[in-house]
Amino acid sequence: MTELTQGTAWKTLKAHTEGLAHMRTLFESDTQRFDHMSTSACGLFLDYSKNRADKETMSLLFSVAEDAQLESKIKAMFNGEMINTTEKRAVLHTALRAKPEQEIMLNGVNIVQEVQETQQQMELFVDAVSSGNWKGYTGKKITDIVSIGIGGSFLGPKIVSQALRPYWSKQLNCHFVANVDASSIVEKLKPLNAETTLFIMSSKSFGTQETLTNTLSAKDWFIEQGGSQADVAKHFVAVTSNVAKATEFGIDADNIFPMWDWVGGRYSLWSAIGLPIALLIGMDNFRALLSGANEMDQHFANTPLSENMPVIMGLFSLLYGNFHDAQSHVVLTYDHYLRGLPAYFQQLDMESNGKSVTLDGTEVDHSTGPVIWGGEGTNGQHAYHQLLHQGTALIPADFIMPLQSHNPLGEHHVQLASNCFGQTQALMQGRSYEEALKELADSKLAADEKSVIAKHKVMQGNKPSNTILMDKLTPQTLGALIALYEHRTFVQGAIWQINSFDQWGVELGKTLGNDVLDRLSAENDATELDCSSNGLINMFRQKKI
Ligand SMILES: O=P(O)(O)OC[C@H]1O[C@H](O)[C@H](O)[C@@H](O)[C@@H]1O
Repeated sequence: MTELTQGTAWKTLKAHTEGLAHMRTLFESDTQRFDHMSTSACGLFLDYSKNRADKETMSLLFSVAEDAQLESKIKAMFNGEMINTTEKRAVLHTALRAKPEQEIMLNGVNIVQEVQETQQQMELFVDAVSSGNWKGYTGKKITDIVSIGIGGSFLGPKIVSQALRPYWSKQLNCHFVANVDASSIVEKLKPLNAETTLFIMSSKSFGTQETLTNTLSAKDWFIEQGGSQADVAKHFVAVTSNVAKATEFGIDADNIFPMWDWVGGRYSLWSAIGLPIALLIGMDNFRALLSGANEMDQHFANTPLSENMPVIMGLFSLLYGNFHDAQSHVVLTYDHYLRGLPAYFQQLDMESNGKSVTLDGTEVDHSTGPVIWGGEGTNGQHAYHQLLHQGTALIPADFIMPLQSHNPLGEHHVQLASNCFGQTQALMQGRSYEEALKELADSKLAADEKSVIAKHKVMQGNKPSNTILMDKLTPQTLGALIALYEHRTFVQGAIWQINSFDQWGVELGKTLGNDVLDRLSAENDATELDCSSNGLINMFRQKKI
């Protein structure tokens, strides 16, 4: 048994949740519930009234957080304590968006100064490329960026660039390559001209197989297209914490942007890993993104738990996972530009909180991170929302929508909003048997048929959702939104006492992948592994071209 599940607040919360009324009743008994259960911070508005909670639930949730010493854990992260205990690292992605005048000391060095220096290096580079002063090997301006990286060195830059499409400069286009499947890079390179293409190789470790292989293929393509070895320096830059390895690989030392081991891959878009974003939206907008995240950091670090947005959201996720057996959480973005955000939050949360032992190695006796998934509204309403409304699993939802569209066109935005709000309402209130029967009153069906159809139309309701609104999707509000989810992930990990900042499961995949790679190219058939793995390897060996 872990201490957490033995605590008084935890036990009381368990008993309390079992007796809580349906949300419909909670709304009927408190007509001001929306005012009581909503909050604003950093340009974001959170309506959390459509959750299975009353005042008592909230107070018990906050007690669970207090029992777990959440506030001191938040301080420990911001102060650079070594909270990633298994890798013996501080966790300081918050330093990447600190104000220049802030001072954060790590091992005797003010890391904010190093961050600022790298931002200046990024700025010079962004200016050179976007002004056309950075020339390709035939003297032409750069028109296309190909960003090569995977995991945190891919998804953040890609999703943020996609989200901030309205802010892109006209001069540049950007393409992302992650998968080692050759079809990805081959298709991306097909329409490009080597003379005007710049490659950014992003790898914190500079040791990730996919990224190294894709970069080598990009370099071969560049040479095949007419570039020379000497021209590589004009077309390849790298972002990495392993400068020595990058130089050894052939990247010009002047073209290497540093990052640090105190930034986890999935938290790295704020570093030079965000270079593709900065190139597309310009350095001022990139700094606005950082500033939005910094605002959320200040809110998270300095606001009492009961008004703290990431804390509230983290506690609800914990409530459903640990007390209502919810095994997944859906993120529904009612904004086309934010369509990639569910995948980004999926990486952030599942890689962070997909853990089953506490910091001291004790096996947890409760569920940890849920499956995070989702997509853009209204598309999902015509597909998987059916399961949200009438399936047997409880799936808490986050609805995210800007109040103003970047493309105000006719009735589109008002229709989008009506669908978003309508869904949260339907999930909350559901439809009773009596209501369904009443709806069928005028139909020509026989009474017994009406009764059967009514049963199919019943929706239990009481399905929880948060709604996050912002005036408009801007670099600033997007920065705050992503930082909100980063801290929401932290809150849960801190309460569960797990390490949200390592990823040993992913590491194992890499090691075994390399072992299989050796066997695929060995002289003899594989015989030493389990019969399934041997069989698959040998089938591939026979068919490969
Ligand atoms: O940036 P790299 O060192 O190439 O790592 C890329 C990715 O590798 C692994 O899959 C890690 O689990 C990710 O967190 C990381 O972002």
